[in-house]
Amino acid sequence: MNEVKVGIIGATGYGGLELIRFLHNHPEVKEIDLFTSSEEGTIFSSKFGHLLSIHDAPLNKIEEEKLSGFDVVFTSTPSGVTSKLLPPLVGVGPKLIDLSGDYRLKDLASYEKWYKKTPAPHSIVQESVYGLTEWNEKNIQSAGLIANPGCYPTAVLLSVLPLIKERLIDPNYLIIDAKSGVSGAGNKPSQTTHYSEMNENFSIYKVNEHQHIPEIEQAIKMFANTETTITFNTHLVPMTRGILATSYAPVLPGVTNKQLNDCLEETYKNHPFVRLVQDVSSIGTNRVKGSNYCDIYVKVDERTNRATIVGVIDNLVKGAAGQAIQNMNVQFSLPQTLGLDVVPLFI
Ligand SMILES: NC(=O)C1=CN([C@@H]2O[C@H](COP(=O)(O)OP(=O)(O)OC[C@H]3O[C@@H](n4cnc5c(N)ncnc54)[C@H](OP(=O)(O)O)[C@@H]3O)[C@@H](O)[C@H]2O)C=CC1
Ligand SMILES: CC(=O)N[C@@H](CCC(=O)OP(=O)(O)O)C(=O)O
Repeated sequence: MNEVKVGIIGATGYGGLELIRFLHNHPEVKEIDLFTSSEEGTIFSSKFGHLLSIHDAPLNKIEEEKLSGFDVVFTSTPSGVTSKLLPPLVGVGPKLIDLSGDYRLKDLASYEKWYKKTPAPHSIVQESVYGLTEWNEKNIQSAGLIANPGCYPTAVLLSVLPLIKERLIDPNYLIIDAKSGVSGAGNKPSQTTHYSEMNENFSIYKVNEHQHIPEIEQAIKMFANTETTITFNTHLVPMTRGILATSYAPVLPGVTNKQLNDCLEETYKNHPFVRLVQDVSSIGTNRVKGSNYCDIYVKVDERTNRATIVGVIDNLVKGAAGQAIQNMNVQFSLPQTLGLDVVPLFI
């Protein structure tokens, strides 16, 4: 086929750069055009030298008429941008895949509360499809607008959803302790991500106020049919990429370690990007770095009757651009692994 024409808005950001890296190797993509809100005309490879002779075209101004001619448009912009940018493009041609949080929360009041921004139009938010690929493939196939999941929710949901859905753990006491590399905060410099303040430091942030809390709760309701309120906290680790999310929950009476592992194995046996790890020394951010894998490890503490459940991803790949391309593959009825079949960068 080799005919998908792709537009990327937010190409100069970290998520955008990862989209370019994978889409350039995608056998069905024939054209990639990049859009900017601030650097129209800049030759892309003069700004990003690693793309010299790979992407030498200039950045384009964001214009509705130009965008409507693409087969798919990815938006990788800060929250609060696509709520205004995308409505005119809905239903006019391109499939839309939004990497920001603007279309994930179905409850607009919740978006307003957690993001402190004006929500996107109600009807479009209701129409959008949550792009957690392994759990929503059927709806993604026919979606016009995909709300790509947040990075933390991807690591958390893939690891806990099967166990909640099969009633093996008690979601009422779910506590999630998550850590991320600094690229999760995007390319805009800030005090917290400044090298001299972030390096040799390990910090907690947005305590009990992280915008991914309602997203995780909504997805547990959507896919495991369970209402719950979670405790979820996030930490910044002085490394560039990677998320490791550790969840703790009581196992229900009589449930064994083997049952938890069997459940995960059974759920993901036909999903190439989710790997169940048996040996704890084999799970870590450098086992998935640069790849679209989500690695999962689970172990019951027989002393406390609680399960420790670990999910690991590269925040920029399975947590953003990789999952977005996986969703594009599903929308175009292509194999999910197309363009994404890379070996992690272990060292
Ligand atoms: N980093 C991560 O690990 C993850 C990020 N996300 C989400 O994905 C989105 C992108 O993240 P990330 O790439 O890290 O962010 P960055 O800050 O690195 O990049 C965002 C890009 O958006 C563009 N932009 C900024 N303002 C506007 C605007 N008003 N209109 C159009 N474009 C604009 C900018 O490009 P230009 O100036 O050229 O227009 C900028 O380079 C965010 O919503 C983020 O929360 C989701 C999962 C993981
Ligand atoms: C390390 C770091 O700062 N990570 C960011 C992830 C941002 C993100 O992905 O935000 P949305 O998905 O909600 O758009 C954070 O914790 O806010």
